[in-house]
Amino acid sequence: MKLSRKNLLQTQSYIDGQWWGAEHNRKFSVFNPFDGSLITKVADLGEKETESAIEAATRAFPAWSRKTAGERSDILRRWYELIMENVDDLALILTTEQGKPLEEAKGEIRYGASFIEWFAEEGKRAYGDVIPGHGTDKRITVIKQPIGVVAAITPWNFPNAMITRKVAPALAVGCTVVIKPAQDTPLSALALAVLAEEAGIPPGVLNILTTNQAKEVGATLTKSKEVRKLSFTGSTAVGKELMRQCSGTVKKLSLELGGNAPFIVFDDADIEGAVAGAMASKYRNGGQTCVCANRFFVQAGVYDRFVEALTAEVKKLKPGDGRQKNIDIGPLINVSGLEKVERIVGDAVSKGAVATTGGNRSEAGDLFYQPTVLTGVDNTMAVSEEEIFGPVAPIFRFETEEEVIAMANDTPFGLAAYFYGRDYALIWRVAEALEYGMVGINTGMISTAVAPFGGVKESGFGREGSKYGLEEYLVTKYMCWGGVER
Ligand SMILES: NC(=O)c1ccc[n+]([C@@H]2O[C@H](COP(=O)([O-])OP(=O)(O)OC[C@H]3O[C@@H](n4cnc5c(N)ncnc54)[C@H](O)[C@@H]3O)[C@@H](O)[C@H]2O)c1
Ligand SMILES: O=C[C@H](O)CS(=O)(=O)O
Repeated sequence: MKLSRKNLLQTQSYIDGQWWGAEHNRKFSVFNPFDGSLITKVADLGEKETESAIEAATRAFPAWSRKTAGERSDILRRWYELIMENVDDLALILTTEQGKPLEEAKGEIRYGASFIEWFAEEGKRAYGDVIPGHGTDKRITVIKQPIGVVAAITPWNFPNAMITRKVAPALAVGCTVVIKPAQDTPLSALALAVLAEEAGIPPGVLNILTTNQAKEVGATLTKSKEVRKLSFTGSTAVGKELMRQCSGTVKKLSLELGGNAPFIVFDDADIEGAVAGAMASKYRNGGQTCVCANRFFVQAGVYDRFVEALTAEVKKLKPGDGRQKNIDIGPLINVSGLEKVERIVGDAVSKGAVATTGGNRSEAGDLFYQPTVLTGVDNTMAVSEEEIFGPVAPIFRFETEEEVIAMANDTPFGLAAYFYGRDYALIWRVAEALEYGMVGINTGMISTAVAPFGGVKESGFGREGSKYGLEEYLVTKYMCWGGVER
């Protein structure tokens, strides 16, 4: 890997301001999903090292939380600047371990940095209240305080931004953090730690545990009394398990879980705009995003036109090595991801669906699936229920507004939804009727640090980004002042 700054590629965990190897020098391999080549081996930490990381975060909390919001802001701002100065190296590390095209990786680095920029400022606005007393001798004041030691567990699909989206608000309000990144993509997390240390984030404030023992390390984090908050981003199944584990110590939780986003196109929609939005939403990161369109619903009057136009654009997508120029789509992250996509498409085709393009593994590499468009799909197929997490667009036909709202909401998930239409009354009715945490109206790209990202139902709870994201790392305390009267 040709980096301008070679020290950004680390292979040991970062605990208490030190680079830690694992007991018995245990390591696990990190591979490039494009060609299966070994990138490097990384420290494989376990329960003992996790306890050391929690102890370090606990020790660091008093001094870090005693700093003013302005002092923490200055350090976070410097971290933001260092990340922006090293976008190219950070993106190359990310693409090499995750597979997405370099331009997408650069976009993720900038997006991830924007959370640090945003919360460096927002941390200064953790306001409280003064409430008129309930008696002539009483006064009430409300303050916000950092909750304490935070554990964060993050996924492989956005190995930079899913970390900064949690760490930025946590550190801004004075919390300290222990992070367990995904075993497929630990290198991006470690590179962030290099720059955090350079920015002046003190030892113990930010700790990164690399491990191939997710269950064991997770269990150590969830059972710890010192860890007061768990912020998890990942699958709904794992989120439910972690929620169960955290009940033992009644931790505060944020769960950013799976999705099954509807993408609705009404007869009066701008079809060209809808196709552009569909391409951006569906095929970003090869379809491996929690908010990508998972089910397309197109009204009968424009169904054939939309299918033809989308198919034409999908056929232009060029799969390959994300490190090369002019590559539009990378590999799936691993064999299980590929086999899941293959199973879901096979189920649909076996029940009568037809691929207008794609529908098979790609010759671009062992983990590649062809960008695919499916028609003739219905709600008996897995494509209507499962998060595909791959470059596959099933397109359902509908007749009425009532029918499509019912279909769109017929899922346990509730993360993101999208629709294209022009009638302002319809837009209000549909936006209010969709049971999702986020709704894209005439756009397929909604993610930003200034808005509260998160879901409802089994897509989780809690919000990341915006002023709402700060609350996840704060506790509210009120003080009742008596004896005010002479
Ligand atoms: N809502 C969001 O913001 C968001 C963002 C990205 C991904 N996701 C979801 O994440 C999923 C894909 O990511 P993934 O495959 O990494 O998810 P995953 O749930 O398999 O893993 C997520 C993280 O949890 C860890 N983990 C797995 N099992 C664990 C256990 N028993 N105890 C403790 N930790 C455990 C993994 O090592 C990883 O770090 C998709 O469902 C996607 O929708 C959601
Ligand atoms: O996978 C879901 C992430 O949240 C991606 S993004 O926030 O939409 O970029």
